Amino acid sequence: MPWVDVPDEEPKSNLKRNGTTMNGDNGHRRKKARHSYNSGSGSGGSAGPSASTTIQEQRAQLPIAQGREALIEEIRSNDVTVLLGETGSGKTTQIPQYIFESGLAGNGVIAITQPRRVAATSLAARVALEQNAQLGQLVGYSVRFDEKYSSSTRIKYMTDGMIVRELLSDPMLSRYSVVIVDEAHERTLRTDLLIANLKKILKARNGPIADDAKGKKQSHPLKVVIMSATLDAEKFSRFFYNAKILYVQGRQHPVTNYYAAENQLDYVDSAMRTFFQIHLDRPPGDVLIFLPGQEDIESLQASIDLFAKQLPSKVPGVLICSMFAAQDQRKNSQVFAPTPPNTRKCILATNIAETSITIPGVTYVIDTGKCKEKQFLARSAGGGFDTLLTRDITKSSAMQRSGRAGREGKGYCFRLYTEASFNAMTPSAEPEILRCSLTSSILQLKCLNQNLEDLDLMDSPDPDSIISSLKTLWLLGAIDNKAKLTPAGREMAAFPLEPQYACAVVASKNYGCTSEILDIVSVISASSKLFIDASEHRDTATEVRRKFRHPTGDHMTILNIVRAYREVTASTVNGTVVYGPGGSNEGSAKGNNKDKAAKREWCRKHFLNERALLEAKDIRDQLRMVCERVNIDWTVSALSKKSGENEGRTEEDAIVRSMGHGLVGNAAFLQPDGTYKQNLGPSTVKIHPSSSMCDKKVPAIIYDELVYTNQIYARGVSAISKAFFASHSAFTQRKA
Ligand SMILES: Nc1ncnc2c1ncn2[C@@H]1O[C@H](COP(=O)(O)OP(=O)(O)OP(=O)(O)O)[C@@H](O)[C@H]1O
Repeated sequence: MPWVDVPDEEPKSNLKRNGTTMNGDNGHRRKKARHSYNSGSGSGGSAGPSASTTIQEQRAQLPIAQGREALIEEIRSNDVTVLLGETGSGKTTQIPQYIFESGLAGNGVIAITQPRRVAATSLAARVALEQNAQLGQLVGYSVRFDEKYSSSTRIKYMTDGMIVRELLSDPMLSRYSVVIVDEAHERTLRTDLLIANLKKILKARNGPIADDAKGKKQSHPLKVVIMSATLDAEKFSRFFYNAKILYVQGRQHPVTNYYAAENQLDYVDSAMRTFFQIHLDRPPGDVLIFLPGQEDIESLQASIDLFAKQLPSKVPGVLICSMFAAQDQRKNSQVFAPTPPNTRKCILATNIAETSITIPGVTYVIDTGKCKEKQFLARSAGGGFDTLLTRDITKSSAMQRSGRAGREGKGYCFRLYTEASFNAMTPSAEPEILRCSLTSSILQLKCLNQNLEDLDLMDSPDPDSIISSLKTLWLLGAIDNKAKLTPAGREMAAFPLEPQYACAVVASKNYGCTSEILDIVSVISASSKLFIDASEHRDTATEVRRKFRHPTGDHMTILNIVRAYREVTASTVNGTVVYGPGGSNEGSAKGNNKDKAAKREWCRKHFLNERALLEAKDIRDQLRMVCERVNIDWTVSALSKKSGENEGRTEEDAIVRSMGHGLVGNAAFLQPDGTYKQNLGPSTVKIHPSSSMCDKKVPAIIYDELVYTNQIYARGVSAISKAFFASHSAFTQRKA
């Protein structure tokens, strides 16, 4: 493939006028590199830090290290600081340590927020190492369904969602003395909500007139540091009353960008060819390939695998790893493991590997220039939906992607698009608040007595989106006719779940089936998919899993699988499994190794992803703790005698009705022509081929989600009685 090589983007210097430049280039500032792609000249390979460089020496060599004292002084004398720096300058790992080491944080905790969980956990591990501390002690992390910190934690990496959730129990974030908002330019919904709340908290904790709930000034002030790698700094600064902008100049190692001579339409094929060009012609160094989604990752993995097997034996081997949001975190973290000798690691990732992380060994990046972006299609008539669309990336993403090379030595980035396309890219993504569902955030804000529309936000959301989300919350019974939070809404907000599933848990109290609903929503909320459905064995998989199918649909089918898995032991694996509410030996420490191996084998035989089941177990444990906090008895099961309220109702009726309360806005009714039409909304939907209901015609269905391809498909489908809707309070109120 022909390539054009172009030096990496220079940082624009106009910000230096508005702020202060911390010159930290450390003598490593990149010369204008001109490498010919074919000659391979100038390639440093996977240099990496030499074995003799200690971790403290590595810290001292980072560009940011030279500006350390000046940075601390600026942060000390300003409530809010906006820090702009190139990728790899050392912002994310070093600033929290500088603040801690300078004593600036007093006795409080330093929070560093990240948009993505994999960044939060891997950064915490790295910084713990740099502090020579055990992870979870001085340095910890907190991400949804996983946390590692203790009372001695002073530096805490966390997702922006987790700190927004903490506002519910601690609206002044009083345990934190410094909040560092990293990758602020990504403008996730949670980051925007956090920033709006930080502005309020600053007034209350630091301002001349205290306006916290009790009208008293809080005891210790808050420092806020907004960090960004792009040029949005001025917008953040203006939002915080012209906060000081600091600019950290320099990156430790140079990255050379190569552009394709023509835009590559078949980006998966081009990525494969580029990978093998690197593998055959270039010195050692791992390769990170950015693709839009899981399907492309799987297809590229299959082709690289196929060709790698045909390479002559003298060519080094290829180890393929992948990283994407729907994959189990344990599998994602395998990309960080050292590459075996005489092997080149090839990491296939979505944009979850784009910001903040360092994957040791990566020298080459291949950027397809594509990503998937969530878009909320608001339906003010009721229940909009999120859909994932493949689109071109932004300039800021392209720079972040190339920044993943050159972390430990010289790096090279191959862009599968032309330089003209790069120049024409939108500078940065549209803020999520303008394009994503607001339902969960509005619910959380209601608990804080805040209305989204009254918040001082950097960008205000579309009124249609707000109306659609308020309507959903009303349907769930989380808010009343005056948009006031109901007691049930407060209970729902306590669960780290999408509001519709939190609603199903709350509703299960009245149907005596909380134990089952927790089983089901834990699987649905796991980041890994339960079913392994690679196309080559799809038919066999459907056949062996047929026994789990429940006539009411996918939710009961999930429950059957959870129960069957729970009952598998070394002695049952080849025999008949008896379904029951148990909890006896589920992949836990209690289960002995033989049982664990039996469970693994059972999952393999049934094309089930055991990781999803193990993750679901952890999630369920957390949900049980929340149930205890809000006084919901999670031991109540539709099969046990305890469920007195459920008399006369079958198990599946109780369970599907509980789910129905959560998914009341996601319902469709059968039409005379055999299609389903949304109950609240104009669309005709089809049942997804992966659903156990796909060949059935029932009067009414509920579904977990709609996916939009060439037509609208409902996924995660159960049959429900139409009478359920006639008796549901939302519809009886409407009639009244
Ligand atoms: N897990 C790790 N293993 C090895 N080196 C690491 C690791 N994490 C960070 N580093 C080193 O520290 C450097 C700075 O990383 P840091 O994440 O602080 O940079 P940054 O300025 O925040 O850039 P970005 O926004 O791109 O993450 C990296 O370039 C790398 O050399």
